[in-house]
Amino acid sequence: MGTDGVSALERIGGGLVVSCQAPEGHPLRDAATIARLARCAELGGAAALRINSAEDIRAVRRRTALPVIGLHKVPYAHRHLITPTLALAEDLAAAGADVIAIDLTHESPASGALITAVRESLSVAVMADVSTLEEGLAAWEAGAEVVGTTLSGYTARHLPTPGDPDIALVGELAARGVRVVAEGRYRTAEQVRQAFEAGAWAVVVGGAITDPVAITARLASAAPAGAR
Ligand SMILES: CC(=O)N[C@H](C=O)[C@@H](O)[C@H](O)[C@H](O)COP(=O)(O)O
Repeated sequence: MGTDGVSALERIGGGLVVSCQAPEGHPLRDAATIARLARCAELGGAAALRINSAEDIRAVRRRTALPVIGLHKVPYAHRHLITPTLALAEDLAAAGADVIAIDLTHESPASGALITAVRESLSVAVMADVSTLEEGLAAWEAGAEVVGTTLSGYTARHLPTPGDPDIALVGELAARGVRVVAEGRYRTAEQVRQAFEAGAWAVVVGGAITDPVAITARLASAAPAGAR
């Protein structure tokens, strides 16, 4: 297990969390490479890391001292479900996750019972990944320590995924007293600032920092010849 879940939360609040992930087939898909990305994030001032899979968490733990929000992605239709079972959460906790992210959208089999089981049997904090205000409020009432806007724009009901982050949802959750993590499609310092102004407790940035393929494609699309 990681360091104590509550003190990990204290270290995350008000900070930038860097999501270091690379899917199968990506040139950076390798646990040692993910750990290097995590170390870069630590040197750059990240407050915490968001890491997919027990294997990557172990590699990251060997290289950094930052709190880890762990998750395990399971393929589902057009996207992934995030840590939908207690068994997956147990593996993440054993690998050293301080906080475990769980998919609490209407598409997930997980419910408030999984939040309770993870908090009580694994002694780690829960980050509920949601896509709407209703889902966020339900997860907060069920005991999640933090609620992330992670899945806004990714459920079947809300496709196609917009280009910009859902800062409005951050504001709506914060206005209801929810400890909200802004996550999903943050690309600029201005957007990070706006999320904190809207009431975010922390902001997660992934691909804009850790995916050179996506970064290249975005900049190449501004060249006259476009991406080759
Ligand atoms: C939808 C989904 O499965 N999101 C995943 C959640 O862990 C990751 O693939 C994202 O990279 C992460 O949320 C950070 O978002 P962005 O890379 O846009 O900054």
